[in-house]
Amino acid sequence: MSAESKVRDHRLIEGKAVQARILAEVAEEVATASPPVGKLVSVCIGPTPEVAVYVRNQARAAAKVGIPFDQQVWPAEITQEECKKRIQALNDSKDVLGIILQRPVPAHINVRSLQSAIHPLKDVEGMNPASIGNIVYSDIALAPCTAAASVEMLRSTGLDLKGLEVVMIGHSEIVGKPAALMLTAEGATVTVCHHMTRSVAMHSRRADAVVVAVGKAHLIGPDMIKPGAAVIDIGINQITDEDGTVRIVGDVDTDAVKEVAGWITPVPGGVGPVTVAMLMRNSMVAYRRQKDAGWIS
Ligand SMILES: Nc1nc(=O)c2c([nH]1)NC[C@@H]1CN(c3ccc(C(=O)N[C@@H](CCC(=O)O)C(=O)O)cc3)C=[N+]21
Repeated sequence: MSAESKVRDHRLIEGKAVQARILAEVAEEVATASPPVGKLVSVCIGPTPEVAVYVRNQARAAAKVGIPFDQQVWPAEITQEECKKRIQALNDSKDVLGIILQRPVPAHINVRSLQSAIHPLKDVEGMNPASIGNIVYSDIALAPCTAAASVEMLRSTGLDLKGLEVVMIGHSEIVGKPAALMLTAEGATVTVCHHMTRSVAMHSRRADAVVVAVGKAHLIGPDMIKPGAAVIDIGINQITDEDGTVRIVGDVDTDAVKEVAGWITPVPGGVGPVTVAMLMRNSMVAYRRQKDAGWIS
């Protein structure tokens, strides 16, 4: 490797560094928490290869900050009723700090109903309609982790979010919509583009920052980005190269866009690790709220 290629590229926003900073803050709070924090329960329903990486990284981060982590896999044939019963038991348990219901779930399970069953004080992902509704009131302390991570990445550029022209591409309930509302709460001027937008490029070319969460490899090319803009790539796509190697890439053609953008988040190593850190931060927000509500003392 040449000396030159080892030089850090300042256009890349490294998720690991942002993650480390957040985990250090959380670890300090966990260490001094009295009473000690309960366990974070991850629930997968059936085999979910899509979330294996995520859950593994959650377990690692929890171990780093000192939050006990309980990785549960419920059977694929479990009924909606049984899921509700189990969530209820977790809500009621004093030992449980928070609950994460990993998506996707099997087709016969009503995921929205289960998300509503998670008590808002234990909803560390912020996906209960009551929790996500708070974001409309600019109460963004406990927001869906990926949306929160994208805002944190944008903030780490040092750009002033007030008045920033942001184009959000993608309007999913777990990322695009909450991220757009959070950025609005921060004072950004937000345009939301989606699959029915006539010309995404017309919007994205004017933006100071482009946030992408669509799930299409190489959707965003250099012709869609204003020189110097920040590009936050939330996509996770598995692609197979011509030589047969399987790789994970985002929604942005990173190598090409890097030449135009002022800042860009790589995939992997960008928003992903920060998403995991946000889950830990959210867990401590839930802990404080549970304490304030007199649930733990
Ligand atoms: N209820 C729910 N909430 C979610 O937020 C959610 C979900 N379900 N289901 C699955 C997707 C996917 N997702 C990831 C988050 C971080 C990494 C992550 O840490 N990525 C590293 C991994 C690198 C690697 O080890 O390969 C990176 O990008 O660098 C991956 C995937 C959250 N999701």
